Amino acid sequence: MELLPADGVLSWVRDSSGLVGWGCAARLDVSGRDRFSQADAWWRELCHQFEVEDSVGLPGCGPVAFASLAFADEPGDSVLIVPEVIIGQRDGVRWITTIGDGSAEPQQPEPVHPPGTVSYSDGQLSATGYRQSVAEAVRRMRETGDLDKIVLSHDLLASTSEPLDTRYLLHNLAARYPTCWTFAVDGLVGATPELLLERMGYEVRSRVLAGTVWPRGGHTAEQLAAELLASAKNRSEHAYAAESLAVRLRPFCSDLTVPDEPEVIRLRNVLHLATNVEGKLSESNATTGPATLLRMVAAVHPTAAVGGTPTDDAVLAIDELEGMDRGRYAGPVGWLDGSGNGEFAIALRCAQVEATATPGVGAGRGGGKVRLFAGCGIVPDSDPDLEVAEAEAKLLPIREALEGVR
Ligand SMILES: C=C(O[C@H]1C=CC=C(C(=O)O)[C@@H]1O)C(=O)O
Repeated sequence: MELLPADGVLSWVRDSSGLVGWGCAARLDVSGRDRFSQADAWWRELCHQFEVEDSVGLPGCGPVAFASLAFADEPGDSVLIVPEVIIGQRDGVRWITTIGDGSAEPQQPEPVHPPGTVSYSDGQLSATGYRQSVAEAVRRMRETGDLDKIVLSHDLLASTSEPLDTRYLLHNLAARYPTCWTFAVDGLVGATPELLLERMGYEVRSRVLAGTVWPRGGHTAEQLAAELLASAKNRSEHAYAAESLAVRLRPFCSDLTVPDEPEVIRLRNVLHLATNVEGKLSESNATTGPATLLRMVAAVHPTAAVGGTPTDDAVLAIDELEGMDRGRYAGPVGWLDGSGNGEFAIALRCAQVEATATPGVGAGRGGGKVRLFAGCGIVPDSDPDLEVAEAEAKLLPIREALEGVR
């Protein structure tokens, strides 16, 4: 960690595999409905310009773009960053990639700084406002039946007494959530358990999550898992999400396996229903065009794990009922290489760093500011109080990472 720069670190790490990078060899800022196709065209064009020397030959070797795309068409900014230096590890092999003339400065070790005292305040949508939005969504769903599911979220602001060091968050998240994907792209930092889409050659994979319980005193993890599997409300929330992914991924595939029954994954803060989807891409595809990873990500985003069912109505209702800008929370986040491989997660359990330090406060540099997000799938029989509690449980990973809870 000390060898990574305190500012501008890029990360995609799970267990002992992943990529970290720094510096900026190229960057694309893009927004709007066409953000995926613009990003796809930009990356493919850029890849034609690179002359690559790669003696390792694993996915993630050679030039890589880290990407984080906005949840909504409007507003929201998306970004792709090609670092100057990338350190990778996969299947026990480690490598380093440098882009440019190879003269990127080696980093001087810099100690990782804790952020001091953390204080919280309401974001654009307070917990009370969130409860009201959920209650309103439930009322509409019961009265009109227009929506089957909607995912509503809210935010929370955290201020730190000392400057914010992204590496501190990354270290704590990766230590406590090793099975999640710990990411950082342009100030969006988190540890998400949900894999939107991975492409390795002709193989694709996704892990759809929806349906949640969280630890309660006196209940073992086995009891909670059994409760989750037996809950009709959670099963319906999950089925919408799994179906939304499968329906939109299937046209790209010659073969797609979607298990009939979800399984349960256990994290420290929550348990989720999960469906692991696997597919093989068609070699040529007249319906979809070339199955580039970004094209497929555009097709499947937003799944009903973060949008709802039907998708377009749910996205409109999210805008109205949340009344806040999600930014890149709940959008696709991940990386792509020049051979078409890559991994995208859904940016959950994350925070947007709004300032690493406030200039001119006291004698020093003052503290930082981050905006945390969490949301829940709402169906007609959702209970607003329980959804508020569920969102609180989903905020824990970032809160505890900030606070340095061991
Ligand atoms: C929208 C979030 O979680 C999604 C992913 C897993 C389970 C979910 C749920 O049970 O509501 C959500 O669909 C979030 O963490 O902010």
